[in-house]
Amino acid sequence: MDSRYEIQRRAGGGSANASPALGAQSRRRKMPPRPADYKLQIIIIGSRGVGKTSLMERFTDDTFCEACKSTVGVDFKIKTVELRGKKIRLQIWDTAGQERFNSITSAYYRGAKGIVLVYDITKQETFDDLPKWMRMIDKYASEEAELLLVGNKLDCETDRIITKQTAERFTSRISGMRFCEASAKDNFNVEECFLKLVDDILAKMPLEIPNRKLSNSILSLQPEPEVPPELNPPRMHCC
Ligand SMILES: Nc1nc2c(ncn2[C@@H]2O[C@H](COP(=O)(O)OP(=O)(O)OP(=O)(O)O)[C@@H](O)[C@H]2O)c(=O)[nH]1
Repeated sequence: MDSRYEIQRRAGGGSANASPALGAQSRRRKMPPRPADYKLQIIIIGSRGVGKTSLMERFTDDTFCEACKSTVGVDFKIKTVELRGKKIRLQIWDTAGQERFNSITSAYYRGAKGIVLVYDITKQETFDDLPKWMRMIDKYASEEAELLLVGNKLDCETDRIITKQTAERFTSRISGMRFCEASAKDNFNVEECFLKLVDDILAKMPLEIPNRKLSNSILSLQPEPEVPPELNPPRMHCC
């Protein structure tokens, strides 16, 4: 027998003489990855240019683009995280900030378990737009969705217009909304903000869900069908 053939067979682990360690290694390699315990959808909204895409890319790929193109419609990325001993597959939807895309982006609110509302701490108009985004949430999102307000571009502290206190006052008028400041550019507080939101979502979920029931929260990659606006009670309290 050709001796090269003999060596190849052994290296493949098929021979009875193959080392047990090698056999175990190849068995390990064939093990499929543990499936996610939860699959959650998170949507990022906010005015044009506040850094929605940049926050998503920093969180999912740890990258930053100085001159990104404005988002057209919606885009998404996947990231798997481990929290509370569970494996969670996040589908993160990045939406266009331009108003002309609202009819497209609004269809993605319904399935979101978490909503990240972003403004730019150096641009007053992006903060003034927040009530408009809250009306979109009230109209299209699930009442159960967790809300996170993010003041982005913290690296531009010298150009800051919106103080932390102003944003905290705004947040305190919305039940259950969290607030944080971050910089997608400097990678400051981005992961922490997203993970806190996911943790809040998990905290609200039943501790053990049978696998069959989980499929209800598994997201198809298709957008949710557009649904007629529901009359959710507004989340924003009047002062
Ligand atoms: N200095 C600074 N610039 C940022 C930061 N995040 C985003 N930018 C810049 O702001 C600009 C807009 O960023 P995008 O991430 O495209 O903003 P967007 O909200 O997705 O914009 P639309 O898709 O148009 O709605 C880009 O030039 C980014 O490089 C940040 O944390 N700091």
